[in-house]
Amino acid sequence: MEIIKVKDYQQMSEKACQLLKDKIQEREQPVIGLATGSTPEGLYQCLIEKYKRNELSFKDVVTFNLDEYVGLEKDDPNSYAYYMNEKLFKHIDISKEHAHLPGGVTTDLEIECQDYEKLIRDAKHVDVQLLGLGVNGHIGFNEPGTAFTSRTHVVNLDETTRQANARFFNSIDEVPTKAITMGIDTIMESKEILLLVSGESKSEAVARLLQGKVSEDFPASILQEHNRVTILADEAALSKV
Ligand SMILES: O=P(O)(O)OC[C@H]1O[C@](O)(CO)[C@@H](O)[C@@H]1O
Repeated sequence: MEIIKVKDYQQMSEKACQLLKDKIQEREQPVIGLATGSTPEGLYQCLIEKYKRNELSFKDVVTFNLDEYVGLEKDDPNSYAYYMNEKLFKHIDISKEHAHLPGGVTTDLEIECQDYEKLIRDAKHVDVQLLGLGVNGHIGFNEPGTAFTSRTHVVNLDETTRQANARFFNSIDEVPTKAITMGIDTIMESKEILLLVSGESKSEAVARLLQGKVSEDFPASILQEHNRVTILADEAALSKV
């Protein structure tokens, strides 16, 4: 694993933006895995600015998001589809057909999971997968205890995850109890992984990711076994390493 230490959130976002821009421009049809949450917001803002300055085009980029809440329509302001549209897609030249998220509202979630896997396979897998880190070690919505062999599946969200994400909703009761997420094995198939971490609240999780044993009790620990992972973290996040 390569660890890049930066000063703060701003620097993390700018560095991630530069790295991702280079990866996009190296390839003819880049396949990029995207994440939601607070962590990548600064990165998305920077990518938009690069697009507006004509330094970067997303015309040939294909994206796959990690996850989506079950039960939220695409136009629900708390859905990840809405988040992606507001924070990135509507500001850049990506084609709608190229920007994929699992569908959280569908008659058959199992089929949705299988279809999502097929889409990723047909795209010849993700070139660079962006990841955030949950305080409990989740990646995507793969909570502690998720099998390392898991593919895209439906999960029951941990109470800690629902509480951490309640800040985006009017009340905790509105936070969905289920989500659909790429599995750990699906994530591990990405050719490269870029994990972003910022802030003191993630410091325990980063220390465990880097120094703990590889265990399904802490999903992110599996990244120790991927041969191309970059961890881009700020000083606060690395304060316990
Ligand atoms: O970036 P945040 O908001 O700290 O979230 C960390 C992780 O938790 C999630 O938001 C899921 O709860 C992921 O999408 C994200 O990578």
